[in-house]
Amino acid sequence: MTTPAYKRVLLKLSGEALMGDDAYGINRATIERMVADVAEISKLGVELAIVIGGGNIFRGVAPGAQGMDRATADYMGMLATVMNSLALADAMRQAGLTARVMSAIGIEQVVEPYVRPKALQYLEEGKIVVFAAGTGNPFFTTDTAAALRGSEIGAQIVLKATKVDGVYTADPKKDPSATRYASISFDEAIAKHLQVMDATAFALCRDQKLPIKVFSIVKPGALKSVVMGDDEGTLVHV
Ligand SMILES: Nc1ncnc2c1ncn2[C@@H]1O[C@H](COP(=O)(O)OP(=O)(O)OP(=O)(O)O)[C@@H](O)[C@H]1O
Ligand SMILES: O=c1ccn([C@@H]2O[C@H](COP(=O)(O)O)[C@@H](O)[C@H]2O)c(=O)[nH]1
Repeated sequence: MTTPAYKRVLLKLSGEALMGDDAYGINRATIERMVADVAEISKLGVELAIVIGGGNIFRGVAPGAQGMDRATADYMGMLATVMNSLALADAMRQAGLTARVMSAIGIEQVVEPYVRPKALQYLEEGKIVVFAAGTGNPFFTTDTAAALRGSEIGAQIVLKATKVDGVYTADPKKDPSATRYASISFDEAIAKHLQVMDATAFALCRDQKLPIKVFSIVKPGALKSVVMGDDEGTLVHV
């Protein structure tokens, strides 16, 4: 019997990865695969909170938002994360998991509002909490929401599950000669302007001494390996 390395984690799931091979939206097989990974670690007894991005639907800084008022576009982006959160929670329900969605912006007819003590209660009860609508503020991202909520719930680590398998010297999708770090400090990641996460998220985690693990959501078994403390992805540390 193996023991997970963490009791409570904040998992940041890539919204963009939800598209799978589609051009837009939520790919059914992809979301089911993600949920199967989540179920595996939930069954290990790890308390799990999730933030999911919105890049598969809308980003305030995307070309499609050009010409729009930035704050308005960002609110649209936050609503996109609500849709992804609802889809994720529903897929988890179908897989036999109990999830609760909590929104940072008030849409009570759709999802319950984010209330920190309630979120902590759900986690203690073994429910999976999905934090929707990012931080609730424009000019931020869901990476920063993951850093913020991770800090608030006392997570031991933020797990950033994305389309690449770690932090590289440059964007590996644009520079094939880029090499992967096994680990890197927050200060170095910020100083080198590594774009895998935004600097606000890095700075908040650094100040809160909350490590981040960046790893591939596409690689089978990677999430479990990370939770078991195996050498997987890139650790970003103080
Ligand atoms: N130095 C780097 N190392 C690794 N990836 C990088 C780097 N610089 C840029 N990237 C890019 O950052 C992307 C991950 O961040 P991004 O926030 O865009 O996506 P995400 O979090 O997976 O999606 P979403 O915002 O929809 O949740 C990777 O797919 C990669 O192409
Ligand atoms: O706190 C937040 C979180 C998100 N947004 C907006 O939503 C989109 C989608 O989030 P991603 O992290 O890019 O997946 C983001 O581009 C912002 O437009 C926000 O304003 N505030």
